[in-house]
Amino acid sequence: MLSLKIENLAVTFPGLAAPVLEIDHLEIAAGSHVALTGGSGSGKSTLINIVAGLERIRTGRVFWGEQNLADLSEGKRDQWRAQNIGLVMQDFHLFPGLSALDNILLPARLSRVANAELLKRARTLFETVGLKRPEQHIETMSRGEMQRVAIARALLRKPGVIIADEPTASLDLESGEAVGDLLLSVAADAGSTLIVASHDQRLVERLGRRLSLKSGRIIGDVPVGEIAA
Ligand SMILES: Nc1ncnc2c1ncn2[C@@H]1O[C@H](COP(=O)(O)OP(=O)(O)OP(=O)(O)O)[C@@H](O)[C@H]1O
Repeated sequence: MLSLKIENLAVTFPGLAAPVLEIDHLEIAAGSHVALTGGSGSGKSTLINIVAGLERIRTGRVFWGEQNLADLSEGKRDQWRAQNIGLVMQDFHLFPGLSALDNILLPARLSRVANAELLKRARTLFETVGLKRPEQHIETMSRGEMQRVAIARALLRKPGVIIADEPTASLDLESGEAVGDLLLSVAADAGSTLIVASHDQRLVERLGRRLSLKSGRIIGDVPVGEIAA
């Protein structure tokens, strides 16, 4: 479980006049559940890439606990992410040629922490996300099935932080609800800080706090219970 603190963050890309993301100050308490909402192009994925340490921070500071991500080299950031963050990206980042189960286990194997207990947990998560054929090659799976594999992989090591970008986007109503259940129950069980970018209103309403982005700026920050219907 880790808290997030962002100070004076500005993200710019070459050729653009204004930053695509500008956050002067943001804090997210350890163990809290936060929805990130906003229209297409508002900066949700950019913010996720920054807080997950996938994008280098050039202006500003981003702390997870005591760790300022800007202080880490790319290699150290990769190590730090593998240890602390369960990440579900929009395009999943799964590995063709491997089975679904091997995809779930791959990051743990690369970090040399895979053991019999994790293998058992991988199989259980595989079933919990509603999948049936662990040996199926990933490239033969449907988009919705791949999304569930990516979610199982992110939750395998009960990470201190879970970050998901549109985790229900490829799923039908029932599977989307099951994925929401799973994200919330693993987060509660492991005490993980949960950040979910989503257009899925039902999922957003299940999280404790809603941050709204527009043109790269936070324009709303409210506990979900206080949002007028
Ligand atoms: N590498 C890049 N170079 C230039 N512009 C970029 C780059 N990456 C993102 N942008 C721009 O930054 C803005 C924010 O993009 P981002 O992907 O964060 O939005 P989003 O809120 O996640 O959108 P969506 O809901 O459509 O996924 C967009 O205007 C996008 O075009």
